[in-house]
Amino acid sequence: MSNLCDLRQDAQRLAEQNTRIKVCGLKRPEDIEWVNLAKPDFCGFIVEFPRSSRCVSRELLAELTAQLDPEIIPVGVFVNAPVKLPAELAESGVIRAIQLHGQEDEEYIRRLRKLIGGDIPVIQAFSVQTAEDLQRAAESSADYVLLDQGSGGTGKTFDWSLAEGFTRPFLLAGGLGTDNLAEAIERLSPWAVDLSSSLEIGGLKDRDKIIEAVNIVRSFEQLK
Ligand SMILES: O=C(O)c1ccccc1NCC(=O)[C@H](O)[C@H](O)COP(=O)(O)O
Repeated sequence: MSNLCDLRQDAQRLAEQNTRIKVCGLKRPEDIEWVNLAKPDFCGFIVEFPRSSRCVSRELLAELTAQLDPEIIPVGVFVNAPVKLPAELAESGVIRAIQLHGQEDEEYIRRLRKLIGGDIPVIQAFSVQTAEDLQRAAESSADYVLLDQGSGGTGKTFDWSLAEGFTRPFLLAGGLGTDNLAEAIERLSPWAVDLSSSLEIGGLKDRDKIIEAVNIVRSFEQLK
């Protein structure tokens, strides 16, 4: 018969298994209002990368994250930015995790870690086209790796069979939406799922789509 200690361990194990959800590419005050309602685990902001339609300046980022529910972790997404940009934003508490979504290498991560210390998780994104991409992801010194289809925010899936059996905790991104979230979680058991494009209408985040996606992930947890 289970004692209290066993039950606590079971509860903790289940909590640890729950898939997290990140909603990425927020840029407007109403986006923040809606994620505060939906309560994903993480929110992503594309910082100082003007080639993205979801780009926010560091000033806007600070304004938006100041309004974010403190239970939601703000993640700064950077593409080959000077290392001091993510470091300063983390140091000032504007972001609480750093996602590297360009061609940042191990030397970049080493320099970043020297500036931020050990408390800020670093997520490194990989565009998955071949088994070699998975091998590079497996070897990354980042805290987490993010497996994506392309250069970020493409709205397209990659060949998931490549990630079957991938052993380290990873965020799954690329073309995830309300239609394929459950299948993705069942098939690949990602540490977290990451969505952006499918939660937009006409290039802008949609309240109901955000809420629906978070609810799917949460209700999926209850079914397990
Ligand atoms: O969204 C962008 O425009 C973007 C540009 C450059 C680097 C990263 C970018 N987005 C990152 C994300 O939104 C997510 O990590 C992920 O790529 C979302 O993919 P999808 O759901 O397919 O839009």
